[in-house]
Amino acid sequence: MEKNDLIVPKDFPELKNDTFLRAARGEEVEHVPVWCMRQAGRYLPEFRESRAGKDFFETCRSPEACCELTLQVSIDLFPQPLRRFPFDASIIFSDILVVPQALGMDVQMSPGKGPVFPEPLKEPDDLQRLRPKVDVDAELGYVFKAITLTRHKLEGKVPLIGFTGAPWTLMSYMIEGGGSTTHSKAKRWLYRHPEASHKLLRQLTDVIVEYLLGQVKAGAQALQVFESHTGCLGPAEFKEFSLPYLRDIARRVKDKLKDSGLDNVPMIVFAKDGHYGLEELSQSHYEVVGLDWTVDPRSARERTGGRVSLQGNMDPCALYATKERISEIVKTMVEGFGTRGYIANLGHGVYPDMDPESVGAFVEAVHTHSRQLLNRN
Ligand SMILES: Cc1c2[nH]c(c1CCC(=O)O)Cc1[nH]c(c(CCC(=O)O)c1C)Cc1[nH]c(c(CCC(=O)O)c1C)Cc1[nH]c(c(CCC(=O)O)c1C)C2
Repeated sequence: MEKNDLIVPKDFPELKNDTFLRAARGEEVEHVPVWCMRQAGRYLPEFRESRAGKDFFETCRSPEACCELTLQVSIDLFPQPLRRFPFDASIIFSDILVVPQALGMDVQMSPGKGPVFPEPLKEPDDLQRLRPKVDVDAELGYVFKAITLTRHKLEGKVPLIGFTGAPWTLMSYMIEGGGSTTHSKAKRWLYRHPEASHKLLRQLTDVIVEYLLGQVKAGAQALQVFESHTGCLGPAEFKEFSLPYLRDIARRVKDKLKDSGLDNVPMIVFAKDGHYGLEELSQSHYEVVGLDWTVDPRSARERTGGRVSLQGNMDPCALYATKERISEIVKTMVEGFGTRGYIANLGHGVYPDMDPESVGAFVEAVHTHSRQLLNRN
């Protein structure tokens, strides 16, 4: 790709449904917008079919494949039943682990197992294996291309969200070598090698800032930062090893957008199981704080004091309930958060064994109950 492709104006189609963006900014809406993490995922038969037999990261590196996987759930470009749900936002198909790859690490997706790093970082000396300077356009230009293509193909029907993993979450994968329940190898670094840990976190932050900027230049209309591994940190470690980098990312992305004459885009921080850090997260330059299901909606509102919009947070397992029960749970959730400054979502991703019909029931219940509440006011 020509370098200039990344910065030319793109003449994107006009956005028709901006409910998600308005809710992110705390503005008035006609209904509460809804999208789901992992909404383009393995719970959909058409997704499994498109992905069948293909290498995961090869798919990520194909802008056309990413675009198709994103659109499958997002708009009625395909004949029924491929158009699934009236989501109010779309998230680009990719993965958080493309960033460690850009730093020079080998990452494979092992079917049924998840991501595997054949040579994880073991000791601080291993940091020398990472590229000291990453040319983000060269290493991750395929994601930018996918975003530009998808934004065009969405035809302005809903906004497109770009995303990244946060530094601590990526660091933990790079040291653990894959998924982990204790994250003890990565936490060992925090306690035994704090300086090397900060060095790595800073290095990741620098790449992430450029990566997010590139996504906005390519057409992303909002950004979500996934700090999926907050739950294994305590408040003190969170304040030292996660929060400063999350703040730095939002501040630098916003400053650089301004310097480049580009419009600000809403940024969402999702620190899973980070309920202990809610007050701080709501003062971290993000417009939206994403919540997992362990937080009570009313208490989240109180603790964030109207400073941010909130996103979340139905337990994904509630999708195993009947449609009627899903509707009741959604009603209670929407009443708890209120309709202003609220984006409905699950507290984590849709699981592969979930029934697409239940996801449809969730989306419908959000729209129906929020419209009723708004009409009553
Ligand atoms: C659909 C999918 C993805 N990644 C993986 C899959 C399943 C594998 C497949 O389809 O072959 C493997 C895949 N990628 C990852 C995992 C988790 C591994 C583990 O820790 O056990 C798996 C199975 C790592 C990953 N990847 C991601 C996160 C953050 C969110 C979260 O907390 O789950 C994390 C932690 C982000 C991610 N990953 C993905 C998206 C696409 C957009 C959407 O949400 O629809 C996004 C946003 C796409």
